[in-house]
Amino acid sequence: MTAIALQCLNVSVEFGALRAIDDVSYDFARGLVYGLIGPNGAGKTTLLNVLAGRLLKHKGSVLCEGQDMSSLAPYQRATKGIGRSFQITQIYPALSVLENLRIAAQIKHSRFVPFWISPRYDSQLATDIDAMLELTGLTAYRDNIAGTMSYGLQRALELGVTLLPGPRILLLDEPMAGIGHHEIDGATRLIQTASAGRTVLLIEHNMDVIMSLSNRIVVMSNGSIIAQGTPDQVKADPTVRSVYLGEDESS
Ligand SMILES: Nc1ncnc2c1ncn2[C@@H]1O[C@H](COP(=O)(O)OP(=O)(O)OP(=O)(O)O)[C@@H](O)[C@H]1O
Repeated sequence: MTAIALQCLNVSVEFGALRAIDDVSYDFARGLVYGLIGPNGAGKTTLLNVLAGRLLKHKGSVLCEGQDMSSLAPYQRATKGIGRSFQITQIYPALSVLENLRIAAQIKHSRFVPFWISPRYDSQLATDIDAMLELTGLTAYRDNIAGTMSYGLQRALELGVTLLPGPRILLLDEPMAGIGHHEIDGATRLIQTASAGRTVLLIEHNMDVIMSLSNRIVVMSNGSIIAQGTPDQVKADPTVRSVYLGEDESS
């Protein structure tokens, strides 16, 4: 197995006259957490969309564990081990926590055994769901209707839904967006737990959170990667300070 989990090779994206991604090449090593930062409009979500297969009209290539997957749709990339969560929560709000997780668990297993046939399958499903309820801290909320819960719990559920198919690579787009201050520590711990043994690309505007969770920081501006390194290296980089972190220095 290659040590590189995900690779962008000369990726460019244009929206009309706007070049949202400008010839980006980058290797994401297996098992590391990458924090993607940069000013609004830098191209972070667009890059995640390219990697997840939601934006197929791009130049250059995307490789997953050495295989070119540039033309694969999101569901095909999911079968290659790529999981994606969104800025805006993508759960079924009218269904219970359990029902949301059950749907995700069925996606994991349905390729192998029709779910209405095998009792063993059903018990495997239940085991997976129970483990995910435990991991996400949602056991006590299993019968709650998802859309009635706090935003922090909904984000935890969304992460559970993303994790249930067993992705080796996680693309997380602002997993803290909209959650209350009191829920940030819990959400940070959950992402840390979910990241173990996985390659993670994380977009997050909370600098303390992203610096504490990431092994590497990749800084984007105007569609390009302008710096990368460990959190300490990036914090000390003068270009980054003037382009991005400088905005926070006064605060
Ligand atoms: N579907 C689209 N059509 C046209 N322009 C788009 C589209 N998606 C993104 N853009 C533009 O591409 C640029 C990069 O957007 P992107 O959302 O990737 O930035 P970002 O770094 O994720 O920003 P933010 O931190 O605000 O989410 C922006 O100028 C944005 O307006």
